[in-house]
Amino acid sequence: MLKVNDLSKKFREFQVLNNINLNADMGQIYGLVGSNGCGKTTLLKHIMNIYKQDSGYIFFNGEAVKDNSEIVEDFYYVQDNLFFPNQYSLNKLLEFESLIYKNISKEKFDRLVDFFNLDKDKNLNKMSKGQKKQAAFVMAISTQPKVLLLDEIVDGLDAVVKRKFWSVLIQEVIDNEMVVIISSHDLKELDNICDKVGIMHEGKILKEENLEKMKNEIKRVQFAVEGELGELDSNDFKVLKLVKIGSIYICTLTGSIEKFKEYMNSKYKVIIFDELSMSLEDIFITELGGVGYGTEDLEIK
Ligand SMILES: Nc1ncnc2c1ncn2[C@@H]1O[C@H](COP(=O)(O)OP(=O)(O)OP(=O)(O)O)[C@@H](O)[C@H]1O
Repeated sequence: MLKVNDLSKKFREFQVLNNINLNADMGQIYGLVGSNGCGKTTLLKHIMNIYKQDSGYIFFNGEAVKDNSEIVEDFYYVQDNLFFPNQYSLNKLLEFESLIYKNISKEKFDRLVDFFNLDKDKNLNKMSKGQKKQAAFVMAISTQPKVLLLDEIVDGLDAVVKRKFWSVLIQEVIDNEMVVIISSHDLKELDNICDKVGIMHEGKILKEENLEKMKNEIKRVQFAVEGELGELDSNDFKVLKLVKIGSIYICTLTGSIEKFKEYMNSKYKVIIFDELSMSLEDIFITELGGVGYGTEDLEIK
């Protein structure tokens, strides 16, 4: 298990990470999502021991990374801004990484190079952005890490390649029980692939939860009633957001939908009442709206 405990970091006077707690299990794909500049990349770099925290701990299977930096030899980090040494091809990179990663699989490397249709002799710096991402991903998977950190990995990839990425990743997680943390703004992609999600804002994790559980906690209904709608107030539910589009209200709430429906029926003549499904994107906007981020522009008055 990968555990981040009360991790804090300042860059000069700027508090970039503020008491971060993160828990990702083996065999789990964890989506790290958040507003621009909230500290996702900085957090990943702390997990890799590239940055030193001011306070707090990172544990892998109970052992503190700070006390034994060899632990990160089993971690692999694919950066958002990929940089390869001059004149390096995938083959040359494999040679280099073989010196560092003792579990590297040449057989897996060859299989994935074929699967992604990559030229392993081509200069990596002359590859397209999407090809570089694929090359970096192939390398990462071939090293068979215990912790795999992917920063904006599907950014710039076409839909077919994205599907290929996910199928390889899921198979690897099943076969090798590793921890995967994916930082991304592509919430639609993460919605399909993640078991657990951490939502970050301004250096803090606002919420961390199993994605299915998160979806069960925040609900959305659309309804229409005869006459004017008054205050929606009850101990059985809490309205997080209420938006009116024409005569239809869209209500985001926590608590019991059944009780909400009962409440509405007791107070109003309800014409329409439907439960809507919540996507990760809906949850993200609701959570960040709760801390006042960008709500002004998103409200439909
Ligand atoms: N080495 C550094 N020195 C000073 N400030 C930094 C440094 N690295 C990052 N920052 C600042 O820390 C904050 C978090 O940056 P980070 O790259 O971790 O955010 P992010 O969540 O990955 O952002 P995005 O989603 O936009 O890529 C930003 O305000 C950034 O300017």
